[in-house]
Amino acid sequence: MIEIEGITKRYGDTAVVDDVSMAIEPHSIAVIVGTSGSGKTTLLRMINRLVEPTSGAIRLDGTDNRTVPGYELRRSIGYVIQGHGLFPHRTVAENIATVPVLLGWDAGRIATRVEELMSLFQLDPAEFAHRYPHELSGGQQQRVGVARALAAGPNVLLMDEPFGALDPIIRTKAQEDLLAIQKRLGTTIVLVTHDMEEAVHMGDRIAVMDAGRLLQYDTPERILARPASDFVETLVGASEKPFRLLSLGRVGEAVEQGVAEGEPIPAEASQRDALAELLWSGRPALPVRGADGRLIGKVTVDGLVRLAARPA
Ligand SMILES: Nc1ncnc2c1ncn2[C@@H]1O[C@H](COP(=O)(O)OP(=O)(O)OP(=O)(O)O)[C@@H](O)[C@H]1O
Repeated sequence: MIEIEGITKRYGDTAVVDDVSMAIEPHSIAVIVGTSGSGKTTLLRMINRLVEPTSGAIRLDGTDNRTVPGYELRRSIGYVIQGHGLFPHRTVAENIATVPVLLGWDAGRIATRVEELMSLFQLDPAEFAHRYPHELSGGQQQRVGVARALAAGPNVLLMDEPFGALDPIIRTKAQEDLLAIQKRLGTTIVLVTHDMEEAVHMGDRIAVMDAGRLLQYDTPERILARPASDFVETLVGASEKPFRLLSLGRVGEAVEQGVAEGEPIPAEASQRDALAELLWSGRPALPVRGADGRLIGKVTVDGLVRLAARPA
């Protein structure tokens, strides 16, 4: 559990983070969004004390983060930045081993952990362990950056625009991989992004910031359906709202009884993908296929349009 209580950071007369309070549940993902300069990075960096707050407190599982020396705190919290920040003169294996080495793990334990993480991130140790960062693609470098941050098994992972440098296809894959790994390891993640699509997709909760203040902190569904202000509404993209709502739901939750013609869509596909397919193919309904491969009903344009409508 991360409890942020009345945290403020001033530079001169300006409060760049202004009295922000929020709690992040264990094993969940909180995403911080907001316009450029709204204080997202500063807020994130006060959690691992790369930035010292002017006032307020942050507790990690009940412990005030000021009671632990900064360097120790940063070894216990994973941190990933845009462009990964890998050490260019260290191999992939050495990069991943950074924190375990600092913690004084023995060589055997480090080697086992590095191999385990490389496999988890789909980097064959035989092929990649001895390469240098410049011998990797951007997507591979990004995976090494996340693997390095997770090396000592931190409970908390801070991520600042972690996918910002990736092309859209690799970015989607990196998001899916991170979600799967987060589920498996149970890591609590705080992620800063400019991308509302990413926030809705990744976040259990979304924090919307403007000019240092936290305007709304809520589930993606509630941020979309009940924005707390005109600013939040603009930021979440008023014209995109219905599509973003649909992207949160699975086809399986929109199945109606009956049959339809054509190629079935899987129940685990997003409702947004189903609507896109319906509109593109010009059909009013598609058959839906369950996880076991059997047809379980149909999904219709009318049904999806009702789900995308503003809640009463
Ligand atoms: N060390 C510093 N000294 C003075 N002002 C600073 C310092 N660090 C950040 N700021 C200012 O604090 C404000 C918030 O910066 P921050 O990097 O937290 O914003 P952000 O929301 O992460 O922005 P972006 O999305 O552009 O990365 C900005 O106006 C920035 O210029």
